[in-house]
Amino acid sequence: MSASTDYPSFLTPKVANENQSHDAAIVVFVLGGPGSGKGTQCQKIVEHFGFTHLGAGDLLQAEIDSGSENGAMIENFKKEGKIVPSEITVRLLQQAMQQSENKKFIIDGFPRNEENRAAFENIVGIEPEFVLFFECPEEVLTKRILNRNQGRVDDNVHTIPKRLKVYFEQTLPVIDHYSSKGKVQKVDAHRSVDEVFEGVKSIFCRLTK
Ligand SMILES: Nc1ncnc2c1ncn2[C@@H]1O[C@H](COP(=O)(O)OP(=O)(O)O)[C@@H](O)[C@H]1O
Ligand SMILES: Nc1ccn([C@@H]2O[C@H](COP(=O)(O)OP(=O)(O)O)[C@@H](O)[C@H]2O)c(=O)n1
Repeated sequence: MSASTDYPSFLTPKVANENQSHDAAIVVFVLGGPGSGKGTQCQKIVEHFGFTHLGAGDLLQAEIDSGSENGAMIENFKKEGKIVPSEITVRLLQQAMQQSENKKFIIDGFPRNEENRAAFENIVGIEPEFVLFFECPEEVLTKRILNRNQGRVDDNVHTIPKRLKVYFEQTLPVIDHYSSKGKVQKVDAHRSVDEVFEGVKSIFCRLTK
């Protein structure tokens, strides 16, 4: 696809390297603690702004559910709140991007550590247009996760502290990295779903219209 009129001028697609198969794709990363509302807000972004939502955790869960050879290993990482080796997650994201006819992606729950970030850069070769960051107090995250009621193997008092530790120690540095590049758009996620979306909407209207 050519870098033509499909995109607003500030979103001029980058051609990062010759392996890049999505040279016209637009990527927005969505980060925030577990339970900060990433998935909830991504659904709304899809409805309002025509992005395709790729949840890294959802893609990993689909691998577990499909009975793939990596499924049991991925499930163990999830149960312990650990981050799955990046090559697996990035390949799943890359496949989903290649299979999509859309070229606008919100990628949720990724990159969760520096290894994730480097693997995406090396394998997919796309820099995000910006990073949407949902900021939310730790005690609110815990309450929301315990109320989520989706039967997840990791939404329990054993795993939640481990996930939070990983978030503070490994994900916040990734957010700092993008912050230093002026790419982070922060939203106060400790408000109602609609109030949070008002904040999200103004960012997407400003940066993707
Ligand atoms: N702004 C909000 N206020 C209260 N509860 C919320 C809000 N956003 C999401 N939730 C609820 O909190 C839980 C976690 O939200 P979710 O979108 O799954 O978070 P994440 O994808 O970041 O883990 C869900 O049960 C969801 O319905
Ligand atoms: N980039 C990612 C995203 C999720 N995961 C795994 O999937 C789990 C759930 O992630 P998720 O994004 O679905 O959910 P939240 O923890 O954000 O609520 C994480 O705790 C990790 O075990 C991962 O290993 N790498």
